[in-house]
Order: sequence, then C-alpha cells, then structure tokens
Amino acid sequence: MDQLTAEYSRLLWAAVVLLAYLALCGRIWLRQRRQAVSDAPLADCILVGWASQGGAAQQLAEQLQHQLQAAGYQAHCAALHRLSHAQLQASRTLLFVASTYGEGQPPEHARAFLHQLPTGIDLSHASVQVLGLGDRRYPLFCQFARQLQDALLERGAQQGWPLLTVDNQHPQDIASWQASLAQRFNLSPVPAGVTPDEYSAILLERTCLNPGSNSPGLFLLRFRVHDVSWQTGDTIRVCPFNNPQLSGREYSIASACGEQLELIVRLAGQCSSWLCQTLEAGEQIVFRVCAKPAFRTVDTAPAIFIGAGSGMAGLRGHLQARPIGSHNWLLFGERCPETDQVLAEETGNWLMNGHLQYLNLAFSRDPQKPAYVQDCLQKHQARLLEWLDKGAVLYLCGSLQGMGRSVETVLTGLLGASRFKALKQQGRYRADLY
Ligand SMILES: Cc1cc2nc3c(=O)[nH]c(=O)nc-3n(C[C@H](O)[C@H](O)[C@H](O)COP(=O)(O)O)c2cc1C
Repeated sequence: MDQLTAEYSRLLWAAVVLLAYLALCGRIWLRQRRQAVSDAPLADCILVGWASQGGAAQQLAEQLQHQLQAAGYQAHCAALHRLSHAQLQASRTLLFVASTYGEGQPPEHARAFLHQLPTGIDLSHASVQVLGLGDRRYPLFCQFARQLQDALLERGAQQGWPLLTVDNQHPQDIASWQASLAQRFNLSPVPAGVTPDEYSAILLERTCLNPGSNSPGLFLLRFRVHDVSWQTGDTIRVCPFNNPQLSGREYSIASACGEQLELIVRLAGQCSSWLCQTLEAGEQIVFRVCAKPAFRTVDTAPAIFIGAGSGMAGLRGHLQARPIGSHNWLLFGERCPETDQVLAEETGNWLMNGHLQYLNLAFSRDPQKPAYVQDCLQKHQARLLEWLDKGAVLYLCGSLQGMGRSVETVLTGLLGASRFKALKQQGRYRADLY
C-alpha cells in the first residue's frame, strides 16, 4: 500500500513538473509570437495610400505596390477612406499619391480623411512621401497633397522626401518620381512608354456642331475602337500627336460603350486643336480610359441631366445608355440660339419618341430671352422638386467656373443646404465639372 502511495506521489510530481514546463514553454512561445506580430509590420510593411477621382493617382499607387511586392516587400495599397489608423501606425514607410479637386479639395472619397485623423496619433516611427497630382491652371495647385503631407508631419512622421507635385500628369515628372523610388527601394524600373491600359482608336469622321458660331468651334468626333470597354460617365486621356511628352487632356466620352467611341471637343489648346483640326480621318489616337465612379449611372431612377457647352459630351453618353421607358429630363445651356443648337436633331428626336420627357434649352445671348441653365432650374422649381421626390438623380457636366458653381448655388437655394447635402450623400447628385 505504502509502495503504491509512493508510486502515485512520484507520478503526481512528474505531472506537476511537466505541466509547469509546458506552461513556461507556452509563455515563452506567446511572448515571442507577440513580439513577432508587433515587429513584423513595422519592420516590413510599406503602406501606399491614394486619393483619386479620375483614376490616375490610383493607377500610380497600385503600380507602385506591384513593383514593391515584386521586389519582395510587404506592401499594402488602399484608398485613403479605407486606411485605418492602425495601418498608419503599423507601417514604417508611408507613400501617398494624392490628386486635388474642386477648389483645392480632396477627391470625393477622401473628404473625411484629414478630419478623422486624430491630432494625437503618433506617427514618429514612420517616414512619409507624398506625390501630388494637380493642374497649375487651378489657383490651389496640389493643395490636398500639401495638406496631407502637413497633417502627417504634424503628427510626427519624418519627411522621407520633400513633396513632389506633378502638373497635368506630366509623364517626365511621373517618370522621375518612379525612378527615385526605384533607386531607393531597388525596384525594377517601369518600362518606359508602356502602360497596361493604353488603347488606340481610328478617327472615322468629325463634324462641327456650331458652324458660324462666335464661340470657339465645338466638334463631334467619331472613332472606331476595338475591344475597349468603358462605362457612361468615364473620360479618356489623350496626348497631342500621341506624344506622351506633351501635356495630355481628358475628354468625356460622349457615347455609350460599343464599337464606336465619340467625343465632343471644344477647340481650345494644343490637344483639342490637334483633335479638331489636324487629325485626319483614318489616323489613330492613343488613349487611356479614366474611370469616373462619381459620375457613373446609378440605376434606372428618373434622371435630370444638366449641362452646358462641351458638357453635352458627358450627358449624351448617359442619355444614349438609358433604358427605353426611363424618365429623362435634359436642361442644356449654350450661347446663341441661331448657331449653337448643339445636337438639336438628336435631342429633338429623343423628345418626340419619349426618351426625353422634357428638354429645356437656355441661350445666354438670346436677344429675346437671355438665360442660363440655372435660370431654367429656377423656372421649373416645382418640377424639380416633384422629380426629386420621386427619387430622381441629378447629373451635372460642364465647366466648373462657367456653369457648375452657379448651378450648385441655385440648387442650394431651391432645395436648401441640408437637402442638397443629403442628395450628395445618397449619391443622387453626380457631377463631372472641369
Ligand atoms: C473639376 C476639377 C477640379 C480640379 N481642381 C484642381 C485644383 O484645385 N488644384 C489642382 O492642382 N488640380 C485640380 N484639378 C486637376 C486634377 O487634380 C488632375 O487632373 C489630376 O491629375 C487628377 O488625378 P486623378 O485622375 O487621380 O483624379 C482639378 C480637376 C478637375 C477635373
């Protein structure tokens, strides 16, 4: 019996020692694991954030992420509105590509980022570099990229390199940004002149839409395309003479997706002169499709289209794509009723066959009743409210200075600031202003 008790107590001791040993091993393993988890992202992860409306900044950021990954880095790429504070704190290298919109504003999706970035967040572990995309013709050139960099530095981040700004997506400036990153991170260079999403199109015909007008020429260009897809609301980016060294321009696609791509181009500047005057039928353009998620068709809800001048381009693509039986109202502004009846036959036919329920034209230099498109909105306030009550979506396309701002002011007055804001939040105010 005594022998049995002694045997039991030996076994018990052995079990206690084994358990204690296992517990110790477990604690060591857990500590090492915790250490590894907290160290790994800081040591390895490069965060590439982007703020983009037309897709250029997004494309550059994603391309950079692929290059970094190909070189063996752990690289994470995300739109600013999807970046968490934890991700910012867990990365030693923060790279951003940010474009600017409105009057020095961030792109729509990134509006809340700086407001939501806590002032107390400590980024002193990270080095930061911001590439700003913008356009020098706007007074607040690359303003959002500057604000983004300032905000990160204020929270302790180290400046890896000074802010770089690129005017009008100038290819050489983008290439030197890419080259400096390639050198710093030992990346394979981006092959010059090759972008994965470049397409070509052949000019079939060009028609002047405002012959005899005092305004600069407005042209409809029809191209044949092969295997290119786009969504209504998207734009294309073209460089004059297909020369990427020259400043390119973006043009709204004026047709629904198909075998032909149409543009409506105002004669102004080098790129549009090339398209409207020099390019001949049978010659080709090289272009990229720029996604405009903020200006795409929402659904089959009633649609109110508002635009002026070359803004007809963005609206026409939507109108062509709208389903039979949909409810559409077009308000369009130009200068002279005699010479600026842009696409009058087409819109007249749409009115006759019921594709358009209403067509309101405003001519600012009409000697009888001069009016702007925003005056039409005011005149038809009751109908506007009735359509919006039925869930209508507003689409606005054209010049920001010449039309966009005035229309927005009138809409704020007619609807009230809070209802207009709510429409924007619901995605029922969709604008492409330039
Ligand atoms: C309506 C509109 C407003 C713009 N406002 C500004 C601006 O205030 N400052 C600026 O530097 N660039 C401005 N730009 C130029 C864009 O930032 C530039 O085209 C940029 O390359 C777009 O990049 P993304 O394709 O990534 O959106 C504006 C462009 C548009 C269409």
